[in-house]
Amino acid sequence: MSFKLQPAAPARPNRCQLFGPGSRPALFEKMAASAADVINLDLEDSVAPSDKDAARANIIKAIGDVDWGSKTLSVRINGLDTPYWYRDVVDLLENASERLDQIMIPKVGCAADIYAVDALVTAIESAKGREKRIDFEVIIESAAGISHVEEIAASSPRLVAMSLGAADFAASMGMQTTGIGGTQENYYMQHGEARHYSDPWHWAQAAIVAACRTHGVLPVDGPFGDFSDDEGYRAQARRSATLGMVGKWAIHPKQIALANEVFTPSDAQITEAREILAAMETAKANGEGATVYKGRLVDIASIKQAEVIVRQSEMIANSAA
Ligand SMILES: CC(=O)SCCNC(=O)CCNC(=O)[C@H](O)C(C)(C)COP(=O)(O)OP(=O)(O)OC[C@H]1O[C@@H](n2cnc3c(N)ncnc32)[C@H](O)[C@@H]1OP(=O)(O)O
Ligand SMILES: O=CC(=O)O
Ligand SMILES: [Mg+2]
Repeated sequence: MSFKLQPAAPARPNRCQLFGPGSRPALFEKMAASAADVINLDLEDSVAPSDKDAARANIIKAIGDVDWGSKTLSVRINGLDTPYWYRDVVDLLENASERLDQIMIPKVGCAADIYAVDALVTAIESAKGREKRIDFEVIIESAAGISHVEEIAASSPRLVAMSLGAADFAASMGMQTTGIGGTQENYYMQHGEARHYSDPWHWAQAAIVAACRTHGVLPVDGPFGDFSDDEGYRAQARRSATLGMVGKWAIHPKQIALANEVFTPSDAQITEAREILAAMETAKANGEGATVYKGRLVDIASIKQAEVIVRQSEMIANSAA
């Protein structure tokens, strides 16, 4: 470990972020009653330009009226390249109840984007005497965003989570696909007669995880557009979890259970992690730094790996209690 210690990311469940358009208020109670950990009410790309004002009003009313339980409640504002974003921030911060936890800033391209929103939010919080500090989450979904991902992760103490937005990311990168996440038909290696599919999102996810883990931010996988493809969603989510992401978006209620399943450590994973910790306790008592568990090496680094899983499972269990 560097002399500069790695900060812990917020200890809160973030397995599934459920999205719903602000222009469909009939969905809000259903979203609140769902098993998602985070609710994202959307003012951005699921809302037509003609509906922006109505969507804002719907969301502000629902933040106060709906019982959101213990969920993290977030609103996705419009991008800083639009004429809508400042009004989103002003209206939300001036009028929404203190139940609002977070705003999501899409299409972030550099740390200065966060600085601009932070300045506006800070001024309104102070002017209105808001007691709860609003947190930020961002979407990395452009060439600029991924190029500046580390400075973005370090940009503000308000920043708690960062998602990969596969749809806009693909568009910004000029990727030849209309798919939102998942396997891409033309992204493969040919070996003899066999095709081996590869993961075009992997490098961006890995960059996001590294930036987030350096700065104590939660890395999250974004949307998977084909909500009829459960196995495709599972496979994408499993890859994300293996890389270090803590959760994934749901753009349809069908996807909530899938995300919760993948991002909750399984009983088998927890048992194995605890057995490794026990094996290392025995090793330590014998004056050894390394030992054998089920025919494989475990050493002091294995303790930290096992603790990731145990901590995650305990945090989820405690938040459900
Ligand atoms: C690339 C990006 O930016 S992704 C993020 C932005 N996108 C979004 O927010 C889109 C969110 N999702 C949606 O708007 C919708 O789910 C759609 C348009 C994909 C599908 O909507 P529908 O055609 O109504 O879906 P469907 O008929 O399958 O819904 C089944 C049930 O789930 C409900 N439902 C649908 N979407 C949601 C949701 N997001 N949250 C909660 N409940 C929902 C429906 O009301 C319906 O309930 P019912 O059984 O009580 O009647
Ligand atoms: O906003 C999300 C995306 O995939 O684009
Ligand atoms: Mg997007």
